Amino acid sequence: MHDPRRRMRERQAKKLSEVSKANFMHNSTLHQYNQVRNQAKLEMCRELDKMPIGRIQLTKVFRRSTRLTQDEIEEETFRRNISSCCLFFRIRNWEFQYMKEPDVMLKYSIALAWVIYMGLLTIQLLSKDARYHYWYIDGTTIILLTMLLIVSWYKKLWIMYMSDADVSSPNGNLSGFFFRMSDEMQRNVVIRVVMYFLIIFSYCAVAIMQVVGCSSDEDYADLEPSYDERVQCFHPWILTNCMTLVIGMSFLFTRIPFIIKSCFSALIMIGYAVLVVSEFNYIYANSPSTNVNFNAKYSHILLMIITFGIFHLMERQTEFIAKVDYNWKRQLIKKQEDALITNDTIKVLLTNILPTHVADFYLSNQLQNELYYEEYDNVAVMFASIKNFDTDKIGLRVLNEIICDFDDVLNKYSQSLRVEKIKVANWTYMAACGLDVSRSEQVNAPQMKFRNVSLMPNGRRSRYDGARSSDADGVQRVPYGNGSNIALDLDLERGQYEGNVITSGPRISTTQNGSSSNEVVRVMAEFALDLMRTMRRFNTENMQTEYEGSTDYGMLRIGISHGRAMAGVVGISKPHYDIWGNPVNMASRMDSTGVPGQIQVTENTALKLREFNIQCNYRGMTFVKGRGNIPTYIIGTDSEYQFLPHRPPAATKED
Ligand SMILES: Nc1ncnc2c1ncn2[C@@H]1O[C@H](COP(=O)(O)OP(=O)(O)OP(=O)(O)O)[C@@H](O)[C@H]1O
Repeated sequence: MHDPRRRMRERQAKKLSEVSKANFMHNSTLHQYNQVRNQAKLEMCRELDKMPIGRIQLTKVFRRSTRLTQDEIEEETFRRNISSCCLFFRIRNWEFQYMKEPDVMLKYSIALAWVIYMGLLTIQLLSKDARYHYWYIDGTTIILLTMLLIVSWYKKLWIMYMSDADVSSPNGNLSGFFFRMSDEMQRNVVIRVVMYFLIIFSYCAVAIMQVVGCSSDEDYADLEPSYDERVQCFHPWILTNCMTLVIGMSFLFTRIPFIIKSCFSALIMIGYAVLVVSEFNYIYANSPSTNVNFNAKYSHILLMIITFGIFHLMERQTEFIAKVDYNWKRQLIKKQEDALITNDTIKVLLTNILPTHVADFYLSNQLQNELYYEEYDNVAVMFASIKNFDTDKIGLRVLNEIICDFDDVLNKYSQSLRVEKIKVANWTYMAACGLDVSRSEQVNAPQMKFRNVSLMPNGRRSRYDGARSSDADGVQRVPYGNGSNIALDLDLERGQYEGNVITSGPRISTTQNGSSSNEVVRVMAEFALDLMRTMRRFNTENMQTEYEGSTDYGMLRIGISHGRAMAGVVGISKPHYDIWGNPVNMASRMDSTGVPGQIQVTENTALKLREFNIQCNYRGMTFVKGRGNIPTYIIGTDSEYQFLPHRPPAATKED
């Protein structure tokens, strides 16, 4: 219970968790996220304030400040973008783009137009002088409006009741035609404007039909009939009410240019006023009015003017809000594009620093206040040192060229079993194979997202209980040791090597099946041979064959080992993905004690390579610091740096 080792682990885990709180990614992404969120909130408030029907700010009324606030400056800037009379965007292209925006409210406008038309008709039919002889005009208008109503609603109704997940538009000819028409109606401003004129003209026609055939003042000049006799033909207030409805209707359609609506309704109003004062002056002047001192004909005109004024003002507001909205949308799209570019740049940068799966993990924002690390049952690690090259003598340019060539080779190993470059330290190139989280998913547990990635709050990991654990979230993890303490993990690993021989065989992988798990060793060896060929080519091309009498000049000395390892990103700044564990130490030792132009491997690794029919020749007992004398092997290659086949067991090792 009071195990000092355990207490030490807990202390170290706590320390590590505190460090992980300051994790570089976590801090910066959260900070960025909060900034974006606050900015969005601020902009929302600003836009609301700018709106003509925005929240009322009493403080603004009483404030006597001569200096403009930031909001006011922005509002001014926006107003400067829009003409004050016609509410057009000053930038013509913006106006065209705005007009091209689909009118999603069109079907509602047409439905309302249909209802209002029915209202108009009812008013006419209920009047005592109903005129049925123009029924064909009414009938045509009803048919036209009903057709428009059906077409405009067709798309919405089809999507709501007929479509299924796979089909996005109807297959039938007629149905497809209606669907396309419905869509086109919403999108095409020309169709919308034509339709608008058609509807308003039919309205005007239906309203004006009431006076067609009625005698004007001129006709009655000699007869001088009474008001009641004249009213037999049409009732002035019914016509005025119909005309106010027509004016209301002409402002109803949202995505028709504001100026068209205003001018058209003004024309209707003027035309009607002319009719009132010139054609049927007597009837209008003598029509009933609530104000006896006010000429009744002006009451008719006034009602028209008031109706026009109210609708015009309302429409200005609506248009202004729609334009603010559109302007905001444009800005948002631009910001989104900028954000996408920034994101892509970050992604490119990050994938250059970290392995793709780790970069994806960071970018997916799954990491919150956690230390990122992975544990693998079987990773092959390679250290490749360029012999006798020295930056002082050769220069950094040569090193850069060689490393670029190596990186090119790396691209060939980016398929199913990736080889991951870990780092370049001095003249040593370090790489690993098997650091592939998705691969483990495929092999064992497709339902697990990052099965080998251990993430627990504050960087702590589950303790090893000798069996797979399944968390409450359903994500199984393969715990091993106390992950918060890397040093302790390494201690556990060291137990695998006791003196010269392997005392405990390689742990049976709990995550990958045997042969596919060992593939990492073969791929790593193939990669190592590829590097050797590349290095030889480089030396030949650059005639770097000898330097100060050394024969191994520019040769690669490679060490490979494999086994359980941990990988992760630690530290607050300058993130670096690194791996730790026994195979890393051993691969480094195999390199440092190796032979130029050869690949030295541990016994364990040699056994695995032989399973793939790759020759591994016993080199002898090699002294490895911290391990003592251990048996090491050299991979058998021909002069072209190709693998030699495995020889019969008797010939491979002399006991
Ligand atoms: N992540 C790593 N990146 C680079 N080299 C590593 C890494 N992990 C271990 N090594 C190298 O592996 C070798 C063996 O490591 P180990 O911890 O066994 O030895 P050490 O006693 O600290 O070594 P040394 O005395 O050489 O510093 C060391 O030379 C070390 O630099």
